[in-house]
Amino acid sequence: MSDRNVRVICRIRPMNEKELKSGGRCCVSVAPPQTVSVVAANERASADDRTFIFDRAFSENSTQQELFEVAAKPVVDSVLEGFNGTVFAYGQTSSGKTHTMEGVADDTELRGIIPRMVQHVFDVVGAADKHIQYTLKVSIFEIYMEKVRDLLTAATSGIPDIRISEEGKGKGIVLKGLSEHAVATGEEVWALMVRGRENRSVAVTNMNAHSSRSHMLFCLTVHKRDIREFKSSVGKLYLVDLAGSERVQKSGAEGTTLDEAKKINLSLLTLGNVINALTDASSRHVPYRDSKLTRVLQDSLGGNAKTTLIITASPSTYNEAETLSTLRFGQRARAIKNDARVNQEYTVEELKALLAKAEKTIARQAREIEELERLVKRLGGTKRLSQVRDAVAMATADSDTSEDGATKATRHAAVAAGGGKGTGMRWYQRLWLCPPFAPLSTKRDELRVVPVTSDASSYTAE
Ligand SMILES: Nc1ncnc2c1ncn2[C@@H]1O[C@H](COP(=O)(O)OP(=O)(O)OP(=O)(O)O)[C@@H](O)[C@H]1O
Repeated sequence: MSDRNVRVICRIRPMNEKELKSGGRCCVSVAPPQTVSVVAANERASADDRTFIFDRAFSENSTQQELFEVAAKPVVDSVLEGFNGTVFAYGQTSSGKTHTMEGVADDTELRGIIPRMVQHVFDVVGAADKHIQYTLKVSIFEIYMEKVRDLLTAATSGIPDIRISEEGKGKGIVLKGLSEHAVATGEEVWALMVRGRENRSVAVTNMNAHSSRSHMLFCLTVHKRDIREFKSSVGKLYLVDLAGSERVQKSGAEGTTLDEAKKINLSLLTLGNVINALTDASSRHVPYRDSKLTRVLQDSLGGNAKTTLIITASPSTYNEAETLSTLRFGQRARAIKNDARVNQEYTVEELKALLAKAEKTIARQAREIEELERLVKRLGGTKRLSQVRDAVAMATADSDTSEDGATKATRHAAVAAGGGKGTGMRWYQRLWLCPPFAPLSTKRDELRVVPVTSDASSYTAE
């Protein structure tokens, strides 16, 4: 699977009490590392459309740490290097999305992806070289009843709906008015998580005593500055716990909960339509704008981001239809292609410093070129020396400043004069040792080549 594709990871949870009580039996089998099959209820059903291949498949015995290592850590590492990244969990209500994303905060074994990610980020930041500086900011918001609500502002009621806009072509989606909170420790992030969760919309349904009625999005922005190289990048990580898809009748939803369920199902339906459009070559329009959820996730689906989708499902016959629908959704999403790139950015100071550095390099190279041209003039005329002139031109044209100009000119000259790739020569020194330089005898004209090493980087100007 290409690095450009959305990675899809499937996690099947253990049977719960309700499923056991209802007489449901296990109908899902996981064949690690990649295959999940749903055993057909009757023999006439084809096994083909019930077998699914994902980037990884985890059974009910999987641990939170395994999930983090495979599903989230590679994405988090990319964000620390300046990429955008998204990890999101999708599945029917009570299938284990919140368990996977958040888990049990104060239990080291049961902690989910978000607390592990926080720990990992601060481990990396703490171990970084002195010339690398990180600034981390956190935002937490939910999409509830097609409204984007900041979960970290003091009062969540009465605050204006956050506006979603696009900052020009290719610049990504921006949430206008969303609060950002600078964080320096894992504890600070955790305190924000607790605050965000307290403000999230949840309700009791037949299927789950703490069912999430909104899509919750945790956003970590990482500014990385390399003060030695004058390089900066900004990576954005979205961790998304989607509200569960559910059949209204089965969940017993009514009143507000019914309205919520309709809106949840609408946005998940749009998510499915977006995925279908992105994976259907004949489709010309991707309906990102049909829901707030798909609009916010626009960069993560078919855009500039590295994305992992975790699909969670029940193993019970009681939820067989929902499980099949989730697995099909995941299968389809696996074909989405993204185009992730590092988001480089420069401050005015960094641009000024880069300019000063470039001007210095240009001045030094101009001096070196003058010197080499003087040398060529003094040697002038022979066939070999015209090759030396070409070499000077090559060195001048080469804009790579990573190698010292004189070394590079010398190396090109050495190659032109017959040293060839993989041969070092102390030609500079030998020329100066042969005064006067012109006229050189035929023998002397053939600059002598002294093999040093096959490593081109060890050519020296002496
Ligand atoms: N892999 C798992 N191992 C053990 N327990 C799990 C697992 N997945 C889910 N559970 C348990 O199942 C219950 C429901 O899970 P969870 O709340 O994560 O579902 P959900 O998909 O987030 O539901 P909703 O969409 O309604 O919010 C929880 O009590 C959770 O601890």
